Amino acid sequence: MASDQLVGEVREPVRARAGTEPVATGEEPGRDSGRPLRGTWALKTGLARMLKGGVIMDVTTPEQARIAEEAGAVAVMALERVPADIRAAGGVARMADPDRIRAIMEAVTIPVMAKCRIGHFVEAQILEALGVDFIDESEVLTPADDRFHIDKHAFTVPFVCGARDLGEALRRIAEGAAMIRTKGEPGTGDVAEAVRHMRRMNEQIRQACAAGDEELVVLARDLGVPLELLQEVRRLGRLPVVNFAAGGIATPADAALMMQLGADGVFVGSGIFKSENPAARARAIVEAVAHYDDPAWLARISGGLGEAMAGVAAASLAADQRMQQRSA
Ligand SMILES: O=C(CO)[C@H](O)[C@H](O)COP(=O)(O)O
Repeated sequence: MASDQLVGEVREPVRARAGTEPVATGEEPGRDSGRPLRGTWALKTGLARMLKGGVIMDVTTPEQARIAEEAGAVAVMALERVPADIRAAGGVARMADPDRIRAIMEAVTIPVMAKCRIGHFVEAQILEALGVDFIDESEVLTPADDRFHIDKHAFTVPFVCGARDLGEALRRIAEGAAMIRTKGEPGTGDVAEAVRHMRRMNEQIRQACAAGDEELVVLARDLGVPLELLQEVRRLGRLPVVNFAAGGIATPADAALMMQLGADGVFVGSGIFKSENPAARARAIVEAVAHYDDPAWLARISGGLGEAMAGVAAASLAADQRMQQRSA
């Protein structure tokens, strides 16, 4: 596929080639051979687009995964501990035990995502071998490499990555991320950082849209991103892949806030399974994302959910406790 060819609503980035071409099967796959295409940029970004308008829930057990599916989650994220518990436990946070991930995959019919450490391409290889539907190269786990993110083009499975601003988002997309999530501050139950990141992203996208050709060259240099991707943002008026909100979403109102700020959907981890009534809260958050611009609906579904997670103000965290700063 030519690098400038349109794939749905987005162009394929120049580097989205090696490893994302159709899997070699001895004959050329595709329409003529009748064999399915796998691992193309179109499929990776298309799967992410299918999740738009939905809620992706962190789960640590098959039971939690079933609660998430019954509540209407569009996907689950399998991990060892939700971010609030990762904070509390301290130590090194790694990819979940493959047996735990397999058990979660067997428990539900919706897509299953799983996290690997930033730069830990072997954890990613293992997750791909397990057959997960998406890999999250996540700052919630302890980074394995302080310089390099994973070359995500080298994988058939699609990746989601966190970003605090347009520069981070486009660098991750250049590396092959098919989906972005604003980072927020995971495990706090405080939505303020998720808001900050979404607003910053929106502001920088508006700046790119208003820029002339020469200005865009300078903006690409300042953000440290490929000019071609920034041109794509200007053409589309948005990121070239879906952008969910994450990190600190704890109530239906938080979820609706992020949707009104322009998120394509939300990730919720600690906010559900560290609350008093996870099943009810999970259902309400799904409802809130579906009806994010209907205050009367939000008022109706926000009551009687029991205690929200206790949480901690993100602004009170010391720099070394801020997961969002673990990569750029
Ligand atoms: O990396 C993530 C999404 O993939 C986190 O699991 C997500 O940000 C959850 O954070 P929180 O526990 O604050 O909801």
